[in-house]
Amino acid sequence: MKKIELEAVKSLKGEINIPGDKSISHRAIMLGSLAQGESHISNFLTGEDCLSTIDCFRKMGVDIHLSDKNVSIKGNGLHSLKKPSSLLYTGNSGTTTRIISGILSGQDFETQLNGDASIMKRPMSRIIKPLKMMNARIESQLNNDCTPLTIRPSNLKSIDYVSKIASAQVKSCILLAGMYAEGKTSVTEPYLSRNHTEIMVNFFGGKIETEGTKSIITPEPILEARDIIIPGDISSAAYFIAAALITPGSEVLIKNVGINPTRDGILTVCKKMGGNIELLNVNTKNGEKTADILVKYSDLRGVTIEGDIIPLLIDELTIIAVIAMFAKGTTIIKDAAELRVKESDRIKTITTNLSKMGANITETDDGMIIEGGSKLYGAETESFNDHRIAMSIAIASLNAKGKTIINNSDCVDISYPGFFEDLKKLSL
Ligand SMILES: O=C(O)C1=C[C@@H](OP(=O)(O)O)[C@@H](O)[C@H](O)C1
Ligand SMILES: C=C(OP(=O)(O)O)C(=O)O
Repeated sequence: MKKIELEAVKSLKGEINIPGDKSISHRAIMLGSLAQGESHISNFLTGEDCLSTIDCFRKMGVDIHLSDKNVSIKGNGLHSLKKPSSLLYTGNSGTTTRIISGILSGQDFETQLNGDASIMKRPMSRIIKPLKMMNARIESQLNNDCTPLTIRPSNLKSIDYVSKIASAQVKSCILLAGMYAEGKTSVTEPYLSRNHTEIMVNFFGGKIETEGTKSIITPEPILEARDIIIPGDISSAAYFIAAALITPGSEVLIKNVGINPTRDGILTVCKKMGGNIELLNVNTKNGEKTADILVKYSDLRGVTIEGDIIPLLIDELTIIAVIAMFAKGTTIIKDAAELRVKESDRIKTITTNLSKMGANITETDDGMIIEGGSKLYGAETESFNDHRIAMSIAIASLNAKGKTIINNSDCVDISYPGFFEDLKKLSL
């Protein structure tokens, strides 16, 4: 377990290409494995979570070749997966664990699934319940609604599921199980969550229709191999957007970032706070919108963040808390109780760390209240093995007096290998 020591910087300047989108990288491996023929993926995210997804599909007999950030996958169709000879290990990845469970529910072999200590605490009832409604034989081995899971063969039936939470992992799990069910399966969410599964299934030749917050999949799609270019991950770009906004004299161009409207809540909030953000070279690649993002240091003001925007920035809320410390006035984050069941209890872990650095931040049941304008000091902080916490603290340290230590900082490799090196390259 490594630790890193960081000091304040004068400003951030320059251009950066950030790694590929985590959500899209996972889905490209999953759908490429179930398609007919050889798919090619470029700018694949080689973070540990996406490598866990590759590992699971290799164990089910799929020929996947990874070289630098390029992946080729030889898929053999929807019914081509083979029984793995050992347990499928999903590491730290909630996305892998939940979405793959839907696919596994439709297979004619039994699988066992588990992840690391953090995964073993994350709630799986949200997928177990709807999958059982589809007739899946999925069990939590310790009867605690967590992993390890056992999934046995069964004949799936379609359902129209109304989900209490807006979660793309839950939605994708059910829709992909729906590929193996008789009849159309639908999922309706309270608010729209990220729609990468819908976009990519359609791109591979399958059919998911969307009506408001309802997505409907047609079963037994014939998926055909495709070439996929993965855009940069807006959740990773968020750290550099924040760094440039809060550090005087900064100007950073972040190239080729995915700006899918179900992921761009961070841009909406930063603009509402008064952030100077411009989108350049807006484009679309394999159904996903992209742009270069130009960010300049800005005078910011506090805002309230709540309701239907929360799923559009769920992974960015810890870095938004950091931005809020540099805004005039109060920022209130509500309706974000989901943060408590991520890699760590992110409401607690970000509040604990930023408080140590001198922030005026208060934990609430479903969010945080942050008073901007406190003077920040370097402190010894903990990542709690949560990549987003480590990266958020790193950005806070750029404007704190003295040295900040982040213990267990190597967890950034989950979603952003090379994060600290990239940060150094932009720092003056
Ligand atoms: O589907 C996905 O790729 C993801 C969905 C979100 O989780 P939930 O579905 O639990 O909200 C997000 O937090 C996670 O990082 C990735
Ligand atoms: C919550 C996250 O990922 P996952 O749920 O896939 O572990 C994340 O990357 O912030």
